Amino acid sequence: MSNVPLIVRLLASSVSVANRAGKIVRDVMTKGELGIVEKGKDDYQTEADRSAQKCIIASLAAQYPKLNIIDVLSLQCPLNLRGVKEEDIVVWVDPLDGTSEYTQGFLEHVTVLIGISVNEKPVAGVIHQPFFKATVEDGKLGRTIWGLQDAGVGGFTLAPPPDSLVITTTRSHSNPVVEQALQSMNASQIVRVGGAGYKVLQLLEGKASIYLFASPGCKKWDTCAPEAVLSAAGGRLTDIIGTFYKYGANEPKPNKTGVLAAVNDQLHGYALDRLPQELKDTLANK
Ligand SMILES: Nc1ncnc2c1ncn2[C@@H]1O[C@H](COP(=O)(O)O)[C@@H](O)[C@H]1OP(=O)(O)O
Ligand SMILES: [Mg+2]
Repeated sequence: MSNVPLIVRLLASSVSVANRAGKIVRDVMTKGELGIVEKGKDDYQTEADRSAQKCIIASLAAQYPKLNIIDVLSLQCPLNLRGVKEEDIVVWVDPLDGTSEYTQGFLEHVTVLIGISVNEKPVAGVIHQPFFKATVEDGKLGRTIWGLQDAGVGGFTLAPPPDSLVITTTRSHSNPVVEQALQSMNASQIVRVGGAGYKVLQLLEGKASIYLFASPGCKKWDTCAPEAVLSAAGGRLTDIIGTFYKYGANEPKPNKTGVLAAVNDQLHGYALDRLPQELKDTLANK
């Protein structure tokens, strides 16, 4: 065990604890007492957020459980990450991404996000969907997707992007600038779903090729795990100016300059070129 690099052990623990947090998220929904608290405008927190959060934090701070570790341990850890020490790692946790959708019953949009960053870059991540249904017959709920830099992704089947330009964006946090940015893309379809995790899943599963949100509102914990998984699959997540967010412990939490993600660098470049400069300036100067 001890010769397995820390990053891989931590990713394995995250897979396991994300599964447990997902069960908590489902159980709160079954009980029906969501305990909704409004933190700010359009910004809610439920009992599920709080309990899942406690579970993840307590567990990551404790011993690593053995069962799920075995699943991911065969991964080849990239050379540059083999010697990483605990104090070099920042873990960004979103116990429940897509809280608006959770309260409104769009349960498949809900994810549990654990992102692992080293030297300010997301290098590994877990996206767990507590309410994912594989098939109608199969009663099992939930699935866990993971990614590790230079090693790949797992827990789902990666699919090529759609033939025409499909953009995914917010369902519950739009505004005129967000819409103006979408208009500039000349997309054939716009898919409005909740959560940064679920939107990146749209990209990974071939349902959309670009994720665009030209607004502040997302935080580092919304994008760290999705960025890690997307980049392990060959994609790219930046702000709308094309700059990577930094995930060091002292970085500001808000992603002030929005989100632009794509399944590959070419599509990311396309979107970056099409976005009007004045719009980029608007966000950058806020
Ligand atoms: N205006 C906002 N206020 C609070 N959270 C926001 C806002 N915009 C985005 N977010 C967070 O970013 C995620 C992605 O945004 P969206 O679903 O609108 O595309 C949301 O799930 C939400 O995280 P959370 O649900 O964890 O509070
Ligand atoms: Mg979130």
